[in-house]
Amino acid sequence: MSSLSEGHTSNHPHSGHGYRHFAPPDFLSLQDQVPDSYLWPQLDDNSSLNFTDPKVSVPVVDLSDPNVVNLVGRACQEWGVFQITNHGIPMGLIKETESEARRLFSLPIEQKLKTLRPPDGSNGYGLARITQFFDKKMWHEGFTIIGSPVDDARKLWPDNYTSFCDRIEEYQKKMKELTGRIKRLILGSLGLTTEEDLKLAGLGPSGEFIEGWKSALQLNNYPSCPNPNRAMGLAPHTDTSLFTILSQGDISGLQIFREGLEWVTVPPVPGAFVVNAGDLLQILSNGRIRTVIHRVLVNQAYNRISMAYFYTPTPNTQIKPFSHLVEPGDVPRYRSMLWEEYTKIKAKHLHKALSLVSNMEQIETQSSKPN
Ligand SMILES: O=C(O)CCC(=O)C(=O)O
Ligand SMILES: [Fe+2]
Repeated sequence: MSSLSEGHTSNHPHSGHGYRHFAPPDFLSLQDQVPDSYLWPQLDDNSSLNFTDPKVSVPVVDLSDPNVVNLVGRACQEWGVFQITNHGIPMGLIKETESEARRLFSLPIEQKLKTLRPPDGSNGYGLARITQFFDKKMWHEGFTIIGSPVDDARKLWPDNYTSFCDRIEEYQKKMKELTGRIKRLILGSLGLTTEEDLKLAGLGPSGEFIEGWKSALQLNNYPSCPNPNRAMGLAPHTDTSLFTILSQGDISGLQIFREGLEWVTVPPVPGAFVVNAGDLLQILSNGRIRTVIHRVLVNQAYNRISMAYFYTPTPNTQIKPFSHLVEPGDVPRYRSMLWEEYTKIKAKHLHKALSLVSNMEQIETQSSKPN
């Protein structure tokens, strides 16, 4: 074990299982000195990019606006990311779910490690999945919930797991409803109406959900950091999902990469969610909507919590661009494949995944990744 930087490796139930290096460290023990393995090249000073000019800031869409379909359509095609207000999810539920997440991450490391996500597993406590692609480590710990939170919650709080589970389950239910609503708005903005296209996006002929699509709720914790100019909360990546609905609370940190502007901060708007397009939306929309490169910065004063809800098909779903968006006689920009195939390519090639499934000669996604 090399010094402080190697995460927490002793006295925990998985220390004999050979995947202890997948465990986040005890950040409390790193507060005095940030280990070199967490020091990235100096991050640029982005203060000038905290725009308030609506022409150069991430759009905020009021879901009660009568013109909402057009607003969502424009936001998707111009930015691939927008914030939503008047979405109907009670502020109380968002705050309570966030405080359950905070309670989880405040547990002693030994307790959190009882739910450590195995390398081939999907649920539980652990590092960001993109960790392996970067030389430096991230100032972040996560907790992934797919389906019921009960098994892991029991390990964390054997006598008192219901308040966590109740809140998470209610939040998942509301996120699922909101997902349906946003999906119908995006498809509407693309002019999709045929049964085949709706089905590709997981909707039945009258816009109802087709069972089988999956969701994952990812709780993220970014402890306050003594060296925020050199530490990275979450390295640049795109989400693999159709889209992601993110609650970022009151503390800024999320930035998106925009050609010509570089890194743009997504300013927290109280009670709003950030919706960002993922790789699948780029594929299905035949490149009309582009997946969004984003990263998270940390700060010295606050511990930041975010909650990301990802929405994806099941592994054996066939995916390909909507026929409506491929001009007659044109080759679709992306080839047809099983969702499972795409997720495997992404897990292996990260930033290059979209260009690897492209039918076009040109590189479809950033070949040189920004930092
Ligand atoms: O914490 C955030 O603001 C973003 C989190 C994120 O990008 C993710 O979980 O994929
Ligand atoms: Fe993300």
